[in-house]
Amino acid sequence: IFFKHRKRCYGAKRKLPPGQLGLPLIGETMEFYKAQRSNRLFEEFVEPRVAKYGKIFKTSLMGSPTVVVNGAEANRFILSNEFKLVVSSWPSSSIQLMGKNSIMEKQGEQHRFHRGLITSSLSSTALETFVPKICMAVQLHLQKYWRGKDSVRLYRSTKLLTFTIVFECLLGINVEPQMLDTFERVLEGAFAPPLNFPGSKFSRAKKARAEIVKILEKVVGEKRKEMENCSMVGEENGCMLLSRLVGAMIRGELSEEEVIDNVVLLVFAAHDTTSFAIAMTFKMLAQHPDCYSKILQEHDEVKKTKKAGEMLTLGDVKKMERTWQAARECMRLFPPIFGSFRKTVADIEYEGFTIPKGWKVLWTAYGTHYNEEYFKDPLRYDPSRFQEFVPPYVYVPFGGGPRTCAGYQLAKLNILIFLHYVVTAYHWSLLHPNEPIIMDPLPLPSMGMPINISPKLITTPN
Ligand code: HEM
Repeated sequence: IFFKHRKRCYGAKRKLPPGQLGLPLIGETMEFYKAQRSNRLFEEFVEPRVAKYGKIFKTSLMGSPTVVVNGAEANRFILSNEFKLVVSSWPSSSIQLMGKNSIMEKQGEQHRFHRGLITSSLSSTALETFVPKICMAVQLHLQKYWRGKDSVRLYRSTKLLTFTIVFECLLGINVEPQMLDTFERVLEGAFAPPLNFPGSKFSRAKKARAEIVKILEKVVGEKRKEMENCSMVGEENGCMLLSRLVGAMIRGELSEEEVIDNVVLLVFAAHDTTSFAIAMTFKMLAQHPDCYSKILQEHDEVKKTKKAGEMLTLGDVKKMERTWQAARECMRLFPPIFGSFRKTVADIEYEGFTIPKGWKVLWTAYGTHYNEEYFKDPLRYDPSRFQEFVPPYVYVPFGGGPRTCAGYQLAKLNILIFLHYVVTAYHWSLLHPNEPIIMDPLPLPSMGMPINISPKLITTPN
């Protein structure tokens, strides 16, 4: 194995990027995991290697020789060449648990088709209709889980809320009790070694996935019957995403497995990421009172224009520019997804180096977000930097190229609307201002971010 590995890595006459491949199979996986688990991937893994080898370096992770690239040009080169030079490459456990039939595993034409279905439910007309639905979901959530309480766990609370929003507002599926817990059990195994023995994280996650599939088979079956009985097939415009997916299934354009796997993938893609972004925005606002008071002013102005009980509109949300800058700055400093892996489908020549066919490539948001070249004083929280134009592929919490986040606009609405209702209705403060952020497997506040809350005296509730 050792000689085969050496031959694969050094055999041909080509200039590989500098760096260490480490031991066969293990490579530098331990160092990578250790840094990732303590949420110090940049400081402990990427940065020291960039200092030693430069912006492009090789390593070996989880049994695959890997090239880590940093910088806007590298992001553009890798992300925009999806399907031509690289394809997205997720760990085997993630694929088995999220489902091998979702958009995540589709290439070329098939990817375009799946993406078209998903984004048609997120068009600008669809967004108009989402706003009141999200407002309603947020208000119900606050009434049910915040009213009468002195403290809440903000991150836990937003997880449940974003989970409900993606199911009920985007897909049009009612959330049943326990569903969030079952989804959480699946996520726990998504980056664990794919070892399927009793008691392993992966086997627990597989069981949880089987439960979810069972629930979704029933939901899809019922939707199919309803659509066939009402001759709704082909008439899905204006409908929620589940109807579009099931419509495509009835026409034979998608299989039932593809419908279910896309639902599972969307729920995962949407809720942990958005809730982490919301939680970190609150944390930063607590630490930057000047910034918070400007944001409060923005929301009070929006609120003043509304009658009691009147919902926000897309136009109102568009006025929340400062709040969006504050949230973007949080996602620069604390990207909910630090980056992702690609796999080369051909030998690639880049910056005088060869990245051989079959190697992995890892792009990270840190590679630009924490770089002085793109963001002055990069570790300082300064939302005003987003008043200036940011060139493409510099700010990449939502990725880039053909696989740019399909739910970016929904995430934006979710973050801004939730902030609006909380800051206009509650005084709040962090209970543990120095609460550590851990990775499990995505970043999260270790205690669920408890906050003290007290209702504001409301004269004109909206
Ligand atoms: C703050 C919240 C979010 C962040 C930071 C985020 C981040 C990302 C990133 C970085 C990618 C690209 C991954 C890659 O290149 O391999 C991505 C893809 C994706 N995201 Fe999001 N996301 C968020 C919210 C959402 C929401 C709310 C949805 C669903 C409605 C969603 C659906 C998707 C989908 C379907 C893809 C795959 C796109 C494709 O393969 O073409 N995301 N997201």
